[in-house]
Amino acid sequence: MFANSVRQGLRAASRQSVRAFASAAPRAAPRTGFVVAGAAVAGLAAFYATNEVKLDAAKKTIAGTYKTDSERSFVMIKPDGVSRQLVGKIVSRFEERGYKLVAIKTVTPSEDLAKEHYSDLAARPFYPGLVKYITSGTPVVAMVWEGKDVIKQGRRIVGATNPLDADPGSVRGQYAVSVGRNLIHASDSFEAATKEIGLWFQQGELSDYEPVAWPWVMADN
Ligand SMILES: Nc1ncnc2c1ncn2[C@@H]1O[C@H](COP(=O)(O)OP(=O)(O)OP(=O)(O)O)[C@@H](O)[C@H]1O
Repeated sequence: MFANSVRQGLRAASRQSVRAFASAAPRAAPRTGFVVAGAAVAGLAAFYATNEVKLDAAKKTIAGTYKTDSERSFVMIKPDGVSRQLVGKIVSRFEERGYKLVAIKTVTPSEDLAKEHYSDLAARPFYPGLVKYITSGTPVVAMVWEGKDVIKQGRRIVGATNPLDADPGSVRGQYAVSVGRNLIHASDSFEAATKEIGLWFQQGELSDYEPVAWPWVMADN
């Protein structure tokens, strides 16, 4: 009975996720789902994660198919990363890990684009400053990277939001000091990747090719 009601709550959270994704606010979806699961019972986050993976595994979007070699993440070197001339070092991290560069371009974001990208943070006190920072006039480098677990691994390469908490081996942990100037963004979920790649790129800007080492990097056995 209890387990059933928890499962129903989780299914409702998943449905809410899909609805939120459809209404272009996907970054909020996993958090909403997590809150519902967390409220239901501590420790069931893992169950929710499994549930979410099953839900997403069937979906193919502009971010590829979740949990396959075609999974894609949107990664953006923010204006401070460009201004500090860290682009090459950051690109190398993803390349050397074995991920495939599917698209890359510089963009000087408009206010509308920055606001849409960070729409889930609109109510946060730092939001105006965040939009001002992203629209400073210095370009960002917008990229799409592809490969197995690139969303989760990408977040590890990037490091925790606050550089104070970031692993010293991560980009933020090695090069950043302030949460307000943390150099880089990477999608934090499949829904976010789908929204963000669609927001920053046209389908025709995304390349389809196989790097020579691809089977050596992606094979499981
Ligand atoms: N307390 C804060 N003060 C100033 N800026 C902040 C603060 N918290 C977050 N930010 C900025 O907002 C961005 C988005 O915050 P979010 O909580 O989504 O973290 P994140 O997912 O690690 O970052 P990003 O979306 O840029 O990858 C952060 O990367 C940072 O630039």
